[in-house]
Amino acid sequence: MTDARLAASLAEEAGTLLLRTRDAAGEATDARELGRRGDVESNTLLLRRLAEHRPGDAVLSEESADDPARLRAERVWIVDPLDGTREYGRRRADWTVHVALWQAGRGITDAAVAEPDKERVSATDDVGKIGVNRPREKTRILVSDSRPPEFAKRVAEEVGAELVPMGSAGAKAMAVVRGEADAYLHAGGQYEWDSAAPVGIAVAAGLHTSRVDGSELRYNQASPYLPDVLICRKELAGPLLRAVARR
Ligand SMILES: Nc1ncnc2c1ncn2[C@@H]1O[C@H](COP(=O)(O)O)[C@@H](OP(=O)(O)O)[C@H]1O
Ligand SMILES: [Mg+2]
Repeated sequence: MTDARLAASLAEEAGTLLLRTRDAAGEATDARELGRRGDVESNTLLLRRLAEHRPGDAVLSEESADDPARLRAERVWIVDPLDGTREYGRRRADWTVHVALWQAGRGITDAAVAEPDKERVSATDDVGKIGVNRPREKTRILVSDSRPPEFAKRVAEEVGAELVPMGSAGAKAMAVVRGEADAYLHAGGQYEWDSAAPVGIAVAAGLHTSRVDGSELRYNQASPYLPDVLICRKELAGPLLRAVARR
């Protein structure tokens, strides 16, 4: 199995497990407890499968202790077992599973994002290129539902866009990949696992991806803190980065 197919199959399997976990929990389980359960169960599954299928590779996961051996590894799987934990706990549909492979000297080479409530899995090897300008009255910029960047409103005004809040970095990025929105803008805090798989797929789809200062997103760094990201249609990158720089 190729690395991209493995990523897709693991993201899908973890997503199915998360749907079952939510069903089994029932309505009596509160949002925080359900989110905690989902994080743990999905992480356990992904680690077990990666150990089975790619025993020689390192793993960086939101839900596991960080092993510094990954800094010397050639291949590192960067996984977020449940992105949008808060939304999953609240029984919303905007949560995802992220599985990405980083390779030394190459960056994110293969990735998948599952959106289980939408029965969708997107991967680097099956994503269509975004080439057409979809007619839309107003440019649509997706931002965090709970922690939108403080400058988002001014940036949107400056480029004549509307802000649309949504949970989960993966859900927002895949909405841009599908052309349902034009940009995903985040700042103020995030980690490598939140953006690695979404960015891998966005690149495969021909979208712009960068930090909000325009610099390159770098993965498998000593500190996995990677606080901001911009994913957007290529022609919007210049105007958006300039608008952010003025804030
Ligand atoms: N200011 C911040 N600091 C740390 N993590 C943040 C953050 N803002 C967003 N994130 C993380 O980015 C992911 C997407 O966030 P959002 O839904 O707000 O867009 C979430 O991941 P998890 O759900 O995996 O924790 C969330 O925790
Ligand atoms: Mg996350």
